[in-house]
Formats: sequence, C-alpha cells, structure tokens
Amino acid sequence: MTTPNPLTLPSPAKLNLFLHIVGRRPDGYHELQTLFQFLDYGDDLTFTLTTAPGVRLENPLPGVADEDNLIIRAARLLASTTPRELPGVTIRLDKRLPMGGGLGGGSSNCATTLLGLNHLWNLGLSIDRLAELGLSLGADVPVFVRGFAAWGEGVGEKLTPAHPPEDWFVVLKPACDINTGNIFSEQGLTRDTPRIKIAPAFEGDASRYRNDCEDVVRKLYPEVNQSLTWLSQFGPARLTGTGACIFGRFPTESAARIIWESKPSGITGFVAKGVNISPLHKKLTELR
Ligand SMILES: C[C@](O)(CO)[C@H](O)COP(=O)(O)OP(=O)(O)OC[C@H]1O[C@@H](n2ccc(N)nc2=O)[C@H](O)[C@@H]1O
Ligand SMILES: Nc1ncnc2c1ncn2[C@@H]1O[C@H](COP(=O)(O)OP(=O)(O)OP(=O)(O)O)[C@@H](O)[C@H]1O
Repeated sequence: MTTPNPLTLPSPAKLNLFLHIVGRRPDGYHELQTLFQFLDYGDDLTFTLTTAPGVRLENPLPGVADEDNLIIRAARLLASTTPRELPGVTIRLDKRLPMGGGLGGGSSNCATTLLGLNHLWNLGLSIDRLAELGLSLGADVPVFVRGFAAWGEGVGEKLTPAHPPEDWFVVLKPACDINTGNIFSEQGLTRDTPRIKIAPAFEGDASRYRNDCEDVVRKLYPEVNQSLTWLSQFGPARLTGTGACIFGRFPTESAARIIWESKPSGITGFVAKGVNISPLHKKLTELR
C-alpha cells in the first residue's frame, strides 16, 4: 500500500496493570517490575511531508515549549542519525490523553514520531535502535516503540511479551496533575518490594499485585484517594504509573459503561479496551 500524505497514526495510552519498585540505581532512577498493556484509546499524530525542510509542530501544546515537546525532540534526534538531507515535515497533534496522567501520553507521542518518521523518511532503523533512541528521551518510550504488552523491568526498558486478558477499563482522571519526578523523589515511597518471578506468558489477573506509588499519591492528592475509594466499590482499582489516572477492569464494555455512567460529577476520563498489540503497530503493518 502506498503511504498517504498526510499520514495519521495513533498514539495510544498505556496502563501499568501493577507497578512494583524493587530498588534504586546509583543514578537515582528507580528499578521497577511492572506489567504494561495498551489501550485502544489515545492521541493522533498527523504527519505531512513538505518540500520546505525542517520539523514543525502545527499546534503547540499549552505549557510545553516546542523544543521540549517530545514530538519535536524525537524528530530531531531521528534526523541526527543520518547525514542525508530529509524532506521537511509538519506534525499535528490531536491530544486526548491527559498530561501528567500516568497514561504515558508524551512517551507515546515520542514513539509514534520515531516510528512514523522512520517509515516516512525511509531511514530503515531497526526497532532495537528506535527503542534505544527512545529510552534516551524517557523511560516509558521503549514499550511504545516495541508495541507489545509486556513485563517491564529495569526502568521499564527490559521488556518480555505478556498476554494479560484484553478486558475493558474505566479510566478516571481526578482533578489534579502529578509530576512523575516528584513522586519518585518522595521520602515515604516504598522502594524495597521483593522481586517477583515474572511469568512470560502471563494470562492471569494482575490486580493481585499493587502499585507501590499508591500510598504516597493517596496521601498527597485527596482527589486520587477519593476516586480510588469510589472505584474500588466495584472491584480492584489501581493507579497507573505515578498517577493521577486510576482504572478499574471489567469483562465487558457494557459492564464498564454502567460504572462510567454512575461516576461522581466533576471527574473526567474514558472507557477503553485493553489491547496487547499497540494500535500504532497495527496501523503500520497495514501500510507495509
Ligand atoms: C512511572 C512510569 O510511568 C511507569 O511506567 C515510568 O517509569 C515513568 O516514565 P517517564 O514518564 O518516561 O519518566 P522519565 O521522563 O524518564 O522520568 C521522569 C523523572 O522520574 C524519575 N524516575 C523515572 C523513572 C524511574 N524508573 N525512576 C525514576 O526515578 C526521574 O527523576 C526522572 O527524572
Ligand atoms: N507531546 C507531549 N505530550 C504530552 N506531554 C509532553 C509532550 N512533550 C513533552 N511533554 C511533557 O511531559 C510531561 C509528562 O506528560 P505525559 O502525558 O507523558 O505524562 P504521564 O502520562 O504522567 O507520563 P508517564 O506515565 O510516562 O509518567 C508533560 O507534563 C509535559 O511537560
């Protein structure tokens, strides 16, 4: 199939179905054990190749300077890997994922840019190389580059494919933004959860494991505490990443929608399906 110009690619959310902090590296980064799954919900990025050189963002993100935007940083990093003169590109971001929500929106935008421009610029970089470039921009980027649900170890870059059930989720965004770095620097954070043995073909219920950031986040953010208490009435509810979003798992879309409709007023969020192959990779496969 010929690649359309403009080309729109999905930039999905991830959930951390559980998140254990098992240690701390000498550079201060935390060693994790986590289970990543994608959602069939997220942002869209539209790439338009142009004859004028350079990388431009059509719609800047409020509060994020273009040179800090992970889309621009990913595009520039990719361009620096080749001496070739590349076509210019204009990128439009249709943002749906809340920022600072623990859904990995910025990291996902970064990965969609790396994979999208590798394709459009015909760079031929391997997934391993793209994951390595991505890791230099953020700990959550490699899982979005690789595109399969996975056990994550290290800082989340050592990935082993996993197959959690593709259930439905109610994702709630309490009315607060949480900075990942701030949570990881909290004194009271649990950092010594014993390592568990990862089961490569995991197909079970991850809710028997916890999110180690939850106690600290509940204490610092009463909005998250209240939302978790509310959603827990219907089954296990968890924080994703360092929050602020929380999620509950349901076997069917209709079961999830019933709970969604009854949520307290003032809380935003969405209902989405968990998927073990990233919608980005599905779309790129169609283009090959
Ligand atoms: C919490 C997770 O979302 C779980 O998937 C990720 O580990 C966070 O990944 P991310 O948002 O890509 O995080 P980064 O942008 O790499 O890191 C933000 C800051 O959080 C802290 N940080 C992050 C990841 C990690 N494993 N240990 C840390 O201590 C570092 O101070 C870092 O400067
Ligand atoms: N394209 C982008 N989209 C969103 N945030 C971006 C982007 N580029 C840079 N950022 C910065 O990254 C920060 C974290 O945004 P993001 O949406 O990835 O949070 P998050 O979901 O909590 O991430 P994670 O789960 O990886 O910790 C934002 O507050 C913003 O300053």
